[in-house]
Amino acid sequence: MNAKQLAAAEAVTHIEDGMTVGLGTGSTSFFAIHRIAERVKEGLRIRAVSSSKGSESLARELGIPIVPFADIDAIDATIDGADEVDEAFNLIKGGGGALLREKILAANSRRFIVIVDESKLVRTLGAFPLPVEVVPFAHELTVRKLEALGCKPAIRQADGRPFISDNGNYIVDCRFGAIPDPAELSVRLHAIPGVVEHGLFVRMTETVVVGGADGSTRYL
Ligand SMILES: O=C(CO)[C@H](O)[C@H](O)COP(=O)(O)O
Repeated sequence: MNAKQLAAAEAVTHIEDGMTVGLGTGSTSFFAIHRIAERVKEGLRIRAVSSSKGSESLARELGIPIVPFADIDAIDATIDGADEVDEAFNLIKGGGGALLREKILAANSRRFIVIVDESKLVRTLGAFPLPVEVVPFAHELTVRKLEALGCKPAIRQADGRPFISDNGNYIVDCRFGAIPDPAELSVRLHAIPGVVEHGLFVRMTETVVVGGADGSTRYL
């Protein structure tokens, strides 16, 4: 197993019968979804909600029961990857463009289990460009406001056109450099009309599972 698979497999040991489980998005979550599906085949009884159309269709293909959000009160545990994790467990997420749905799931989960390989661990967030989801309407003005916060913004592209999120929005990748105070930047980003959500997950998790290249698994 590679490092991402190891972290995913360890996180899935926390899933128990009767739970409502949140499914993350990305290559590490891919392994978690596969492992959950194996356990469902072995008899685990859960229901799941998904943070992206991609993860939802993968889960359905693999036989994980997906339920509408109207059918759940809360999520027992969400397992998801991250692009960066700092020493205070703050995260940058959104490399896969699913940050809004991922944050909704995380905020409504009793437990938010983050799964990463060693490469995602940083002292201070910000080497990874911060994804910010913005509405397409007047996005040029929104991007200028982002730039005024001190970053170099770039509208994410896919096949020569703006990447469109599952919510019909654009993703602006913002190069801030070091982000010493994620909570403060979070407030400033939310104050910009046109910004739907951003990829800073500030103090949203207490559980980070790290897979190592040497075959080890550890909790931060
Ligand atoms: O936030 C995400 C998707 O929006 C992912 O969790 C993040 O980009 C990490 O991805 P990967 O597991 O492929 O390294």
